[in-house]
Amino acid sequence: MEQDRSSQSRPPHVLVFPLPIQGHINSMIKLAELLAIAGFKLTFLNSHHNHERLVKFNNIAAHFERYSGFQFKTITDGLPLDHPRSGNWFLDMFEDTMEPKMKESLREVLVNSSPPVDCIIADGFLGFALDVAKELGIPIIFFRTSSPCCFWVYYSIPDIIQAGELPINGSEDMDRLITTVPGMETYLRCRDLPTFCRKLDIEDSIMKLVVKQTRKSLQADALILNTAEELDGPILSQIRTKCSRVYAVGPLHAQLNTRINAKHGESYDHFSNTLWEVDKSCMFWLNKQPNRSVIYVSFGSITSTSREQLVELWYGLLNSKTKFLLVVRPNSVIGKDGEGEDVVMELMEKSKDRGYIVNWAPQEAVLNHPAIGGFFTHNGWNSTLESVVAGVPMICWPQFADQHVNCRVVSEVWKIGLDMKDVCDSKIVEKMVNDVMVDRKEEFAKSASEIAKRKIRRRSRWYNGGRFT
Ligand SMILES: O=c1ccn([C@@H]2O[C@H](COP(=O)(O)OP(=O)(O)O[C@H]3O[C@H](CO)[C@@H](O)[C@H](O)[C@H]3O)[C@@H](O)[C@H]2O)c(=O)[nH]1
Ligand SMILES: C[C@H]1CC[C@@H]2C(C(=O)O)=CO[C@@H](O)[C@@H]21
Repeated sequence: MEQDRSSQSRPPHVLVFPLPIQGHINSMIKLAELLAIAGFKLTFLNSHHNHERLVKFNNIAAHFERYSGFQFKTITDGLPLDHPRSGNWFLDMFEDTMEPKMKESLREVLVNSSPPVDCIIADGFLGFALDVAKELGIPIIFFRTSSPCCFWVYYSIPDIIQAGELPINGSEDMDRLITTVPGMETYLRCRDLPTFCRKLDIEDSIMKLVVKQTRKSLQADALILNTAEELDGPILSQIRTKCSRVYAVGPLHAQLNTRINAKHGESYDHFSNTLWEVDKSCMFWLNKQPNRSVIYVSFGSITSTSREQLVELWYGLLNSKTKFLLVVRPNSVIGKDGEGEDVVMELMEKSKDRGYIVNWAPQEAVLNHPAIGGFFTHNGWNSTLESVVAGVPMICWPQFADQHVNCRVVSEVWKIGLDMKDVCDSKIVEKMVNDVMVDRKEEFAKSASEIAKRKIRRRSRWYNGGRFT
């Protein structure tokens, strides 16, 4: 059933639909705001659960009322509202019960939309949006929020298997090069593949899901990625051998900041779009620290650590003698009966004069604070880009999904960080912190600032006064 989208005098209406988790909402809401600034009418389709949290922790009404055509709509994520939604819960979304509910709700929103939606920008992980768009005759663009390098690895997995380079034999050398991902032959090792590739079972359900969604991403009218040609040009060229309509539109947070600063000046209070309560007190603590003297430690919105891992990290940080700002999300330390929370209280007490611990930080502001000299990160793509743009070198401790590949690119291709993959040992943490913050400080600061300078295009080439170009 096609709606009337014939020649119109109204601004085009775009519906932006993210996978309902923080790392995906972050960049998609920024994309939505950029489109609103450019004059599009915007509907941001959030899950009921995340929208409640977005409203609770951010003044979204005040922020978005400046765009007359911006509206939020909410739909189910397929789970009951009181579901805890912790850890990898979002993978349940692709089980038989949740996906049909989301698909039906999306169809309902689109059918009832007035004015009609002219274009859908859906999360590339929500492949079912393509089926709905085709059924209703609406153009669709997929947006993959993770890195282009990982997108390319996911895409290549069937070829890696075909060439016999997967599965990885349990006892083999993890430093063996993978030679069947074009453009990455010289640096991609077994240990840099997404963790599900370590399983002996090449029929693994997560691997199959990721490959399926990735291949489907290229069937949309276009694919957009959160990067810049200057950062990921060689990999973008590889992806374009499979689909010519691939656009690099990022780093979106930098694009948005540039436009907002041009419009409102530097003093504008940026919208954080966070699903946790931000503890801004760490900014006052940072104000008291010397330039480039603090390492910021945070592992994004999904990763959990065991009590033992957190203690190893903490000893490494403490022994390095570098001051640290550590984020420990509520309920992110795995331990029996509140053990996790107890250990955080204990570490906080013991490291009062050396470190500062918060539940959730204003990360972009932190990374741009002059006191920050390094970022100990899990290499989620948003964190990686935020660090690149801020010119902050990284210590990379990836956990899953795109993070292992991102870590390899940061350390081996861009050379702006150290790779701590597969290890969590206080001595190694101490050595790496000392390398980045003291012994090789100037070398890393120089390479990070060079890449920061070349990555942001001042003017975006992909939209122009509300019209796609
Ligand atoms: O205290 C904190 C910690 C994080 N953040 C923000 O939260 C986002 C976290 O995103 P990301 O670094 O991408 O990590 P995840 O939350 O783990 O993101 C998921 O989604 C990403 C985008 O698809 C993937 O790259 C990751 O692997 C996946 O885990 C970033 O924008 C941070 O600025 C804060 O504002 N405060
Ligand atoms: C649904 C999760 C598995 C893969 C997705 C992803 C990616 O690399 O595309 C990154 O982390 C998660 O956000 C997504």
